[in-house]
Amino acid sequence: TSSLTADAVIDKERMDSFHAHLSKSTRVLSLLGAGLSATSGLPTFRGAGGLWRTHDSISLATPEAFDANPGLVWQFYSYRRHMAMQAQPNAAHYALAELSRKMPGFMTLSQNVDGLSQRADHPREQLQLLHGTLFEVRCMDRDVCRYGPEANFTDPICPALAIPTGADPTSNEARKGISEYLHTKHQGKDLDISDAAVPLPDLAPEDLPICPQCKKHLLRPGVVWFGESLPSEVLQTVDDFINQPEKIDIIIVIGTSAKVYPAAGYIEEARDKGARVCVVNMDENDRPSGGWEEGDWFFKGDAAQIVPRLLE
Ligand SMILES: CC(C)NC(=O)[C@H](Cc1c[nH]c2ccccc12)NC(=O)[C@H](CCCC/N=C(/NCCC(=O)O)S[C@H]1O[C@H](COP(=O)(O)OP(=O)(O)OC[C@H]2O[C@@H](n3cnc4c(N)ncnc43)[C@H](O)[C@@H]2O)[C@@H](O)[C@H]1O)NC(=O)OCc1ccccc1
Repeated sequence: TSSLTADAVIDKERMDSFHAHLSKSTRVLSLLGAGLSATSGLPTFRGAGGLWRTHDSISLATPEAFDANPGLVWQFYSYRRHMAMQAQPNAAHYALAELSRKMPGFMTLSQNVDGLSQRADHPREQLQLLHGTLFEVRCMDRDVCRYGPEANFTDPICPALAIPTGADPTSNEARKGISEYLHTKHQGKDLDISDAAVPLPDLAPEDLPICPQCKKHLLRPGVVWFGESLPSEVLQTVDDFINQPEKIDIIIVIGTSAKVYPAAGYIEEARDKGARVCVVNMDENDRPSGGWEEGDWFFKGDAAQIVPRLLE
């Protein structure tokens, strides 16, 4: 052990005490955030200062933004669908799925809409998608048409949302308005449209995905926008799990800034049911706002590295 740094020693002690508690646990919750998928190459909400191009990501994820400029919001979501489809689940996604198979009383609450937990074969009945998924669509008209949610993995979901690729700047397929520099730099590859330097066309509603049922209204991504309530069946399932008479042993909070509600509120609800809190985060300042209590664990670092060790 002499070779182990002081940190590693403490880390080992904390890991051992966590393992001891997990081995005695039967009811465990996990709350997942964008940091879980960071190592899979997906930008977090806070990453890049919370901006997509020049827009505040949170303000783009609202019904108001979609009403004001559905083209821009669809470009935002089509980009994230494209990125998520290019990405692969990482070791943490698989470790969470594995623990679910081993522990019937393990329930995962995900804020992520990237579909990576599902692609890691996380048992569906033990995975609650609090904020929906990028890979479902439904009609904007929730009163009459009510089409969806329907699974949709088409990329691009319509031709106008195709991600521009860099081309030989002298060729006529080089998209106009994109600098020779960008074409040359990204020849044959996707242009990174999260970079405001890449011009994006203004899209008219008729260029966007139209509801196949009413053939009148636009389709929208199957995510929960700010100001919208979470899916009632998901809220019910989570409440039913939390409100069972037995105590909750642990809540594992992974890669989230825990600033969005009601998701972040589940940490305190679990604590009220006797749970000890275990946080895995790259940034020690991102501890749950409910404050720190004796017996809580904090593991600083990359979720893809730490979570498999935690759940082994
Ligand atoms: C901004 C916040 C203050 N606002 C809210 O919470 C609002 C308003 C509100 C409601 N109650 C409140 C109480 C108090 C204050 C505000 C409110 N909540 C809502 O609007 C909710 C809806 C909220 C859901 C919004 N949709 C999302 N996503 C889908 C769309 C989309 O994705 O586009 S939220 C979205 O943002 C959040 C981003 O947070 P994180 O995932 O944590 O990501 P972030 O980038 O912030 O942090 C990453 C973390 O990872 C760490 N990290 C990075 N790399 C790694 C690494 N490698 N390893 C480990 N960790 C790492 C970093 O250090 C960091 O800590 C996630 O929840 C994500 O899903 N709806 C609602 O309340 O409706 C009411 C209602 C009720 C009935 C009827 C009508 C209405």
